Amino acid sequence: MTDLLDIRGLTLGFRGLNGYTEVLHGIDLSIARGERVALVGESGSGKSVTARIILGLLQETRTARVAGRVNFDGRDISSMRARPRAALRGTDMSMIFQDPTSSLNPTFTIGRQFAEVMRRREAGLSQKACEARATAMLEEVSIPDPARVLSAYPFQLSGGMNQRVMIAMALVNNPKLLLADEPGTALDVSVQAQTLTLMQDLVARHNTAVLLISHNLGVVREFADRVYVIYRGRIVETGPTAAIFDRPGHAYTRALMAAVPRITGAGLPEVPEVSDDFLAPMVTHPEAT
Ligand SMILES: Nc1ncnc2c1ncn2[C@@H]1O[C@H](COP(=O)(O)OP(=O)(O)OP(=O)(O)O)[C@@H](O)[C@H]1O
Repeated sequence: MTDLLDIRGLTLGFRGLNGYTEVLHGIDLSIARGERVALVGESGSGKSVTARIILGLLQETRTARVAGRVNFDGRDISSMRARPRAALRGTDMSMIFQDPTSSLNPTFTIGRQFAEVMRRREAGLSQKACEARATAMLEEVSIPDPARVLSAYPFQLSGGMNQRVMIAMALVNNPKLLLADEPGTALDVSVQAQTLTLMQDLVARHNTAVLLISHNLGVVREFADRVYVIYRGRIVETGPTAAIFDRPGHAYTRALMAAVPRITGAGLPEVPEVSDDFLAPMVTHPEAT
């Protein structure tokens, strides 16, 4: 079966006052159906822009140059027109952000926001059907009183609760692919851990493929089947999670691992000292059989 997502030669550059700056230099990345893949690298390496291109939020403009091919669910979405491309967002692919407040609308109740998301998939869905499905989904993310939450505004809920709501909303249309950009890191460490456990349960139950974007190697090891390590807009190493962690082959991966603070040390920078070795050719580990 073909991969759910298949990216070939993805290049991104920005034209600015100081000329053209390329930030992605030909990325290849694929995700099978139901597979959990992590894209890991330090700040500024190109993780978020890759996710934005997959979602169709970053496209060719006067200042941005995007080249390469993005295939999703058997279709070349890089050449798709804006409207059908936008229709994929929130339906077949959805996103969980670092901070729930950036994706929930403060002026609408949670119930109304659920209905809007569900009607992207099925325009004529009745109020009653929306409520029933939203309630079931909130129960799945262990929200004890779904009726109260549906009638609440985001500011009336705790950060952790909003995070659960955001996950429920991202999965309510049963997307084939979930993009998760450092989920929960804007909140405290315990919420972050809960978020990952919750996400792990849900995607396993619904067979949702995930691209997890993170600079936290502990999280990646816990969550992903396969890993891509990105450094300055290039994939430097890829392979099954166990192989990457047991036998890191690229100097940058090794440095990234060495930079992880021992024991807990959360919050410390995980940025390795720069070395010329980081420009060494990509290392590919064979797939586990
Ligand atoms: N609109 C833009 N114009 C110019 N440069 C941009 C733009 N958006 C992103 N970049 C550059 O692209 C590079 C990759 O950025 P990106 O946000 O993808 O990094 P990241 O790996 O997600 O980092 P972080 O972990 O901090 O989110 C950075 O050097 C950034 O400055």
